[in-house]
Amino acid sequence: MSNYRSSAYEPLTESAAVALVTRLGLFEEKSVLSCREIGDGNLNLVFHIVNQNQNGIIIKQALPYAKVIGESWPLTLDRARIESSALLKQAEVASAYVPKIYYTDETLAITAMEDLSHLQIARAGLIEGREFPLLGRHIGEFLGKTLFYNSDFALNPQAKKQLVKQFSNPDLCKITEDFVFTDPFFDYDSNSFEEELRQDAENIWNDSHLKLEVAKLKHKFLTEAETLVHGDLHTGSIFASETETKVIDPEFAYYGPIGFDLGHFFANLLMNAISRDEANQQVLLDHIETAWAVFEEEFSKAWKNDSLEAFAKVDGYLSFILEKAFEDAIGFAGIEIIRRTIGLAHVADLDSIEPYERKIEAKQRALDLGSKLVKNRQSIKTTADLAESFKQVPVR
Ligand SMILES: Nc1ncnc2c1ncn2[C@@H]1O[C@H](COP(=O)(O)OP(=O)(O)O)[C@@H](O)[C@H]1O
Ligand SMILES: CSC[C@H]1O[C@H](OP(=O)(O)O)[C@H](O)[C@@H]1O
Repeated sequence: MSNYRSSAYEPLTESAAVALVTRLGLFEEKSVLSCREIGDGNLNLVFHIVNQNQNGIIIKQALPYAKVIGESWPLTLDRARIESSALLKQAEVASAYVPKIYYTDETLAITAMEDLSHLQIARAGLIEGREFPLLGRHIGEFLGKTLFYNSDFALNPQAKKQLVKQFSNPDLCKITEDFVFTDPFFDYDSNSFEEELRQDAENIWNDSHLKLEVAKLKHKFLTEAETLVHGDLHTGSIFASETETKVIDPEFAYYGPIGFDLGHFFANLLMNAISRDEANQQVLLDHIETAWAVFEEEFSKAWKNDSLEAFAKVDGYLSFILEKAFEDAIGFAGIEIIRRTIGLAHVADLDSIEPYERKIEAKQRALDLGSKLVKNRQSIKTTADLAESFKQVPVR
């Protein structure tokens, strides 16, 4: 991997992306290259460049604004540095679960990385009814390792604080603070939902118990620099197949609560489960159960073998950390479900439900589930409790 500084930023075109990979020698000489911009996310350009044998490379480039909104919403290019640095940090302890990085350029806000086109974005596959049998296991291992080894339990305090500085990500955190933790809980213009959900949205805006609990969880997001989190671990940020899982797009990475990524992963599986017939939901609940069990196992193994913390062997300390992470994860999951239902950025799992009446019922169920998880998180102690809470939220 090289890190080359060019003189000035400019957005790439498809032909400029081909010229760049040629100049960098990322393909063999005389390769015949073609390129397509395939970005379907909210923020960035993604170029897929292939040679005559269909071997590919991905060039991801940040724009100086949010792609989904346009130039009226300026956004820092520094997110490209955060994303490539996070992928490299994650690769130090969990290389099987992230794309390889070939090249970065901070000025051009570019990362060249492994082409994962042989895999499918997990959200798209789950909507088609695919099961991805190893998804929960792989995400549990990825999180157990990355969240432990970038925390104070594994790092000396100076090294950890250097990383907190390196991953200071105020602009992307502000997006989460606004569009995940704040706007959906108030009658703000940024929200977006079907008129049939207005009464449900108003119930949320008027629910002072819910809002107090959301405020506490937002405070955790703002203040608890426990470990390097991915920051946006939804199923659209995961490539998967029957045998492989790769986590992409950590541009929201920062030092935050251990339970944050777990909560987002749980939430996105639960929203997919809501979109399915009851008979096909269990596989999603099983992924949640496995992800937590493997996370707990990996985190505990690393704690026993590699903790630098003087108190690590004190009875009850590891359990305290794991219980806190689980409770936080349930709360963050509830918030993610609510914001994906009435906030700015939705998920296809719910939006693509047909017919329309079923979609509205599913979204009402999502809002009920989200509120319940936020408010009852202290009494949801296990993934079995979580599955039970899911099943007990009726379709209205
Ligand atoms: N390494 C990769 N290999 C193949 N396709 C990729 C890769 N990274 C991104 N993509 C494609 O580009 C899309 C958007 O990428 P993503 O990183 O999620 O962008 P954004 O930051 O804009 O959300 C993905 O949904 C996927 O289709
Ligand atoms: C306009 S930002 C909204 C939303 O988009 C991000 O997702 P992604 O980059 O994966 O498309 C993130 O979830 C933000 O909250």
